[in-house]
This record gives sequence, C-alpha cells and structure tokens, in this order.
Amino acid sequence: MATNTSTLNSTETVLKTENLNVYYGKFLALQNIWLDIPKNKVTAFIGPSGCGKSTLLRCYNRLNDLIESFRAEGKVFYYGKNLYAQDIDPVEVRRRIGMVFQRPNPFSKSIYDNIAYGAKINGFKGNMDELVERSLRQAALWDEVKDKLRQSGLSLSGGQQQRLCIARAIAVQPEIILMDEPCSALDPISTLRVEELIHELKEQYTIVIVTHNMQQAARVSDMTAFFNVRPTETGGRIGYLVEYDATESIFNNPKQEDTRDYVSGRFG
Ligand SMILES: Nc1ncnc2c1ncn2[C@@H]1O[C@H](COP(=O)(O)OP(=O)(O)OP(=O)(O)O)[C@@H](O)[C@H]1O
Repeated sequence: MATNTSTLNSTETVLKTENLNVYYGKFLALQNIWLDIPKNKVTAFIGPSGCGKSTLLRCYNRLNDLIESFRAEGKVFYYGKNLYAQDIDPVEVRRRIGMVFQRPNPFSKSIYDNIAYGAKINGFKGNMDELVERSLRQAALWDEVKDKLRQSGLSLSGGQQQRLCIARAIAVQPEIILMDEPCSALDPISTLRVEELIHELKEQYTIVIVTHNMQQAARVSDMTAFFNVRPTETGGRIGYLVEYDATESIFNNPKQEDTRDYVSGRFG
C-alpha cells in the first residue's frame, strides 16, 4: 500500500492526523492516515467516490461523533492538542473549526439572523450590526443583500445562499473552514464566485476542501491529497491516502502512478 506521509516544514501545521483509522461499525472506511494541514493554505481532498474524503473532513471538527457507528483509532491534533482527548469539548471544536456543506443550508431566518444567531449562541457581546456587515463583506455578499437584510435567507439564489453559509461560518470567528463539495450544487458563475472567495479567505483562514472537480482543486488549492479505495478479500472497501503534495506537483508531476491516472482522468 502506497501511503504517503508528508510533513510540511515551511509553514505551521494546524491539523495533523497520525495513524488514523476510521470505522463505521465493523467497516473500516479509512486506514492509516498521516496528514498535516498547513495554516493559511487551501488543502484539497480528491479521489473516487467512497474513498473517505468526507469522513476525514468530519474527523477534523468531530462531526462524526453524531454518527452512532463511528469509531476512530489514532490521533487528530489541532495545534498539538488531541481533538479526541477526554477533556475536549466538541462544541468548542466546531466553533473553531467551521464547516460549509455541499447543499447550501441557511436557517429559515432572515439574512441578518442567519449571521447573528450563531454569534449570539456563542456569547458574542460586541456590535452585532458590525459583525453581520463584516461577515457578509468577507463572504463577498454584502453588496447584494445590504438592502434586504430582513428578508429570509432562503429567498436568495443557491450561490448567494452558499456565500451566506460561508458568512455564517465566518461570523463565529473560526480558525479553520472545512468545505465539503461547496460548489457541487452551484452553477458555473456562482462556483467561480465561491472559488474567488476561497482564494481571499485563505489570508485569514485555513481551508480544507473536498471536491470532485479536478479543475477546481487545481484552481483553488495550494496542497492536494489524493485518496483511493482498495477492495478487501471480504468485500470491504478501505480508503487510504495515496499521495499528498503541493497541488502543482500532484497535477503536473505526481510520484504515484495511481495519482497520475486519476488526475489525467484515466480512472475514477
Ligand atoms: N454514516 C455512515 N455510516 C456507515 N458508513 C458510512 C457512513 N458515512 C460514510 N460511510 C462509508 O464510508 C466510506 C467513505 O465514505 P465518504 O462519504 O467519507 O467518502 P467520500 O470519498 O467523501 O465519497 P463521495 O465522494 O462519494 O462523497 C464509504 O464506503 C461510505 O459508504
């Protein structure tokens, strides 16, 4: 098995997995994952369906805890602190490590309250109007919604809704934003807006994005991790990390043949 360990020396590591195995019940979904996520960069996860990209993403903010059959072995570190240690509060983890999902999922509330709600729950005591404006500006949505902040978030277009969800994630001031195929439900123009936004956001945030769109990974990310699945004798399908490197190397000069085949569209 060609599992690749990569340690990035040039930039600070924010998230680190060490020998991570993930099970759903008896089913081993991900095996032996060693991966360092660098600060203020965009890291893309690519690979065929079922190789465990979303599973790994959800390990970073303990969202898998909500799945009863989920079990993790190994370690996930956030600045050297094990996220699965007994004394870690998953709610606090999810505040620091926010998430944007495949389908835009604004609350059935006003645009303003979509932003304000999470901040209030997190005990925000500052100027809410300022926070709402700042978050919407950072998500490149302010100009389009500033005159209709009291309208429902659900009245926006799909692309606007996704930027609203990004604004909502930003409003609680996370350090990391996880994005699980954030553009897969969007049209090409909205996709481009979100990609531009990702580019701007990495100044302030660390971003990890799962994408099926190879061009998107090549356009938006600095680092790319390629995952694959291998069948087991008993009919299982185990996800593993094939290769992790600078995006440029993964796409132009991959070390593994499987990576070369995948990025050139020969399989997957
Ligand atoms: N809640 C769950 N319960 C049981 N098995 C699950 C669960 N979620 C995912 N799996 C299984 O774990 C494996 C990895 O799934 P995951 O969704 O992480 O892959 P993925 O690479 O993100 O796939 P896709 O690209 O299709 O979204 C798959 O075999 C999937 O069926």
